[in-house]
Amino acid sequence: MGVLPVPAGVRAILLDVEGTTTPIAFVQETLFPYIRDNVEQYLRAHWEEEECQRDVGLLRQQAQEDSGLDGAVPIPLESGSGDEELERVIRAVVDNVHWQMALDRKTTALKQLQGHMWRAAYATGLVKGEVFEDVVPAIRKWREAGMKVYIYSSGSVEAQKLLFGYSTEGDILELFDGHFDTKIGPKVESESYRRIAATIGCATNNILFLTDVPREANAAEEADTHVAVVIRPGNAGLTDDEKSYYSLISSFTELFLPSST
Ligand SMILES: CSCCC(=O)C(=O)COP(=O)(O)O
Ligand SMILES: [Mg+2]
Repeated sequence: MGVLPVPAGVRAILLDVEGTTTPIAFVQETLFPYIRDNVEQYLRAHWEEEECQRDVGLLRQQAQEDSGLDGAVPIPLESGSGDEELERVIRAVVDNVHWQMALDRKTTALKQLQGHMWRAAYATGLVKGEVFEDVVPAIRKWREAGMKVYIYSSGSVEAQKLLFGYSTEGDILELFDGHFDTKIGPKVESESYRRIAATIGCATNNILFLTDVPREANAAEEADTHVAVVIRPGNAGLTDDEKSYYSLISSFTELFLPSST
């Protein structure tokens, strides 16, 4: 087991979810299939609700922005009433969601809808949020040492709170000082990390970001945030250059907090 000293000056640890706190397999083989299989039925059941209409509005806006992309699926406005018209629009939303998910897109529109859909899956006990076994004990130690701990995921804040609120370890939301999603900006843009630091009230170099994705690590580093890349079972492999460039950990227990930080 390796040891990675937390750099001096770090006051907050910012955690990615998929591939960092949580197995990619849980997201890809449980959470995402639930959306693919249930989106049509969900839209029919909730169509008249304000929240569902907001979600569809966001997806429609995103579809307009995506109109130049290969295979993009437009979402028409409902023109008039009648079952056939409703059917046409719902079909387009379903196809759009399936298209975005096939590309594993991280748009705020898709992520908002997913977060709302997972509510029922977690609340009924059909799904429990998976976290690697080292996650909870390590975060408890960091917090005891005075470290703040935040989540930054492409999954919506609501989806994050469901995952950790209904987790295999019970409700562990108390472990986090706050949550960020793509509303603060994409994880592959350095400006997002500057905004997070400003929101938390610290400098970017007071933050250590843990992620499985080198492009995200690169963006954070560009903003002068400390980073470590997390290697977990099922994560995408790293190139030799990435392996030698980044600090790597395979368990949160490998982070060592010198008393001077
Ligand atoms: C936390 S909700 C489920 C995960 C998800 O939808 C997702 O896109 C994960 O992205 P991450 O930024 O956590 O790798
Ligand atoms: Mg990730």
